[in-house]
Amino acid sequence: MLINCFPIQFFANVQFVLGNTMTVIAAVLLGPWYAFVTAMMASTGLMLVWDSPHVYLFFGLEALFLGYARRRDIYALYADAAYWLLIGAPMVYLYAVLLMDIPPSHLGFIISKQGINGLIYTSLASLLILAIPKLWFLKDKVKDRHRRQLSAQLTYFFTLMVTLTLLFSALIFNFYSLERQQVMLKQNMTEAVVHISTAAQNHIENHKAVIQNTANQLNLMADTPEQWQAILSSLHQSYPSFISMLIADPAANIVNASPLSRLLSIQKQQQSINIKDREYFIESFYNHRFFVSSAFLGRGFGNDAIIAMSAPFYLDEQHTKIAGIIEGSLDLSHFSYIDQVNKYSTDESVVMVDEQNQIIYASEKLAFKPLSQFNFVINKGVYRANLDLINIHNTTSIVPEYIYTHHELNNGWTVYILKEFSPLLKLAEEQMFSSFILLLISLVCTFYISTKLSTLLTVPLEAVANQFSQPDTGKASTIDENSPKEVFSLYQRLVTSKQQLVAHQLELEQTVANRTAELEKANIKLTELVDRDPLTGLYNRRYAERKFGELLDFCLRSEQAITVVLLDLDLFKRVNDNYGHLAGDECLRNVSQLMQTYFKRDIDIVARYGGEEFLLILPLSNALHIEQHLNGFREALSQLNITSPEDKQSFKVTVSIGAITANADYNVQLDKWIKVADDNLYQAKQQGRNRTIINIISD
Ligand SMILES: Nc1nc2c(ncn2[C@@H]2O[C@H](COP(=O)(O)OP(=O)(O)OP(=O)(O)O)[C@@H](O)[C@H]2O)c(=O)[nH]1
Repeated sequence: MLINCFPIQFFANVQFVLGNTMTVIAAVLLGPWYAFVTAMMASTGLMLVWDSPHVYLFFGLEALFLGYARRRDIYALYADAAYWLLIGAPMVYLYAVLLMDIPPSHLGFIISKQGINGLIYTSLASLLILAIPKLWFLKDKVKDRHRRQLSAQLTYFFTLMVTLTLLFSALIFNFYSLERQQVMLKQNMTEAVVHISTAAQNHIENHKAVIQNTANQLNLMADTPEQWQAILSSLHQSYPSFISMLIADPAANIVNASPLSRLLSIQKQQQSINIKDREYFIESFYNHRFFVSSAFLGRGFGNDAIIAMSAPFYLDEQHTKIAGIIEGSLDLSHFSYIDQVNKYSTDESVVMVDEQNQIIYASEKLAFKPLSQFNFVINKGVYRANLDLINIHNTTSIVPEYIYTHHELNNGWTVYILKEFSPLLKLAEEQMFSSFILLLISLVCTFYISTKLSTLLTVPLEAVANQFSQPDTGKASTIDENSPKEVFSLYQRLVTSKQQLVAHQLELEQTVANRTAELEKANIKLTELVDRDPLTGLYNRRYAERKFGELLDFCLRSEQAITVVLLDLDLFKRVNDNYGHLAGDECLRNVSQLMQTYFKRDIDIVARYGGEEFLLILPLSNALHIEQHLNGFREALSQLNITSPEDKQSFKVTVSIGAITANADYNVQLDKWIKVADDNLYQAKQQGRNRTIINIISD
């Protein structure tokens, strides 16, 4: 707001308002309501200058319009141009016509001035936003909804540049050219007023001298009224600017006059004309001095606007005996000849007033009555110029009617030269209009050039993008060799990168495949390890329990029997005690190997149940042969020579076996089966070990 209190003024109220630039920045970066608040503050500064609260409406609306347009991703300059075209201009028009009483001829200027102002501060704000990246941190408040095309961005940037450059240069050029014209105008008018004043003054002085000289002549050489008449008549012929001349005797009776015919016709009717009450008679006759009256309407000899010049003349050389007075009535309308010499400009008028501000002469077109008062008001309205502006017809109007200059004569009279204001405004308007046209043409060119420019860049880029978005067909490059160097270099670098990437990818795929295979192997191994007993390599108890369910299901479907066997090495403690733990371990391994050769069907599960105890789950068991098979194993084991790894001593072990053979539907829980097998094992141990006890449960 503070900034806005000091608007930079161009000719005739063209104001460049920095506050409005801030408003546009707020609209673009922060949105409509921030912009509205900024506009309110900025308008307060403007209002002090314009003295009109309506600026709140204009600029508040403009701020909201720009803010909402920004939310729709419309560039500020385009939005502002649209605002002034659709809302601003009609609003200023109505405001000017309804509230400011501005004549229609001035509206073009006022409206285009506002539009130009709008475009300038919007362009300036947009460029500031582009140029000061620090402002972008505010940008989060209003996000771009869509990505903009490069051509649109380029066009906008160029448009901003062109608008700002052109408008600024046009305004500055117009400003200086108008300033210069004003200086010249002022100079011309000053010269003219001095010229006219000098001419008028000379005219009066000449005629004053004529009266004075004639009075002297009458003193010296004329004694009779006849002689007076002759002098008067010849004098009048030489100085026709006197509308009439007369000589009055000491009794104030007119004795001579020119034109004589008038005197004679008056005398016929009235006998004589007495002028003792006339100021010029009193001043010259009684006060013995040369006298020039104020302007007045004549009487007696006519009623023209005149000034009377009078001087006394005497009968004797000592000037003791007064013979009468001589008077000449200077016709004020004769000043028009002075005006006529000033006819170099048709829109110029002259007004000459006396010391009482009565119009002595006014150019015809002003239509002033002679001797009426010259009233005028100095215009301090909305138009600012380096010239003095006045209104004389419509004194309340804010629109100035005339540019004026004046000069005071020695006798207290003043000459005014008035020049119509509207041609000057018209000139400013024409200059502004031509700036507009120039702007329009430049914008069309800008659109064309920026589209071409962006095509130069976007087409090769698009081609590069296409090249890389399609699957590699192994075909040669389709990029135009004439594309810009940077784009072609980008393309080449991308091709190299892509090749490197593909090679790297293949290498990576191979590595991944190898690693996956290794991992799979390790995984299998791990799974095995999890399920295997590390000492014997047999499945462990957990695996057997887990697998039991699957085997049970399988046998249930085929209604087959399952045998669950528990085997416990006999007196194993002694093995450890006699041959050592390593021998015990070796024994366990040998028993396991033998078990695996005896129970080798894929479907059989041979597991170490714990310590020197083993578990067999044998599905699809033949109840008739199972006991025999178990005993076969038991006997084979009892024959097996086991060698202690330490001292190489050989020894043998036996095994006790408890088992159960039953149909799969016997029980779903392995514990139940094991319980029976364990009981049988217990029995086998009880009965002296190295034997098999089996329960065959049939339906
Ligand atoms: N070397 C070795 N010994 C084990 C292992 N697991 C268990 N043992 C031993 O096996 C022996 C089992 O002894 P007991 O439970 O008393 O049974 P036993 O000596 O076999 O007697 P019965 O079962 O009654 O015939 C204990 O001494 C355990 O230390 C093993 O992995 N390695």
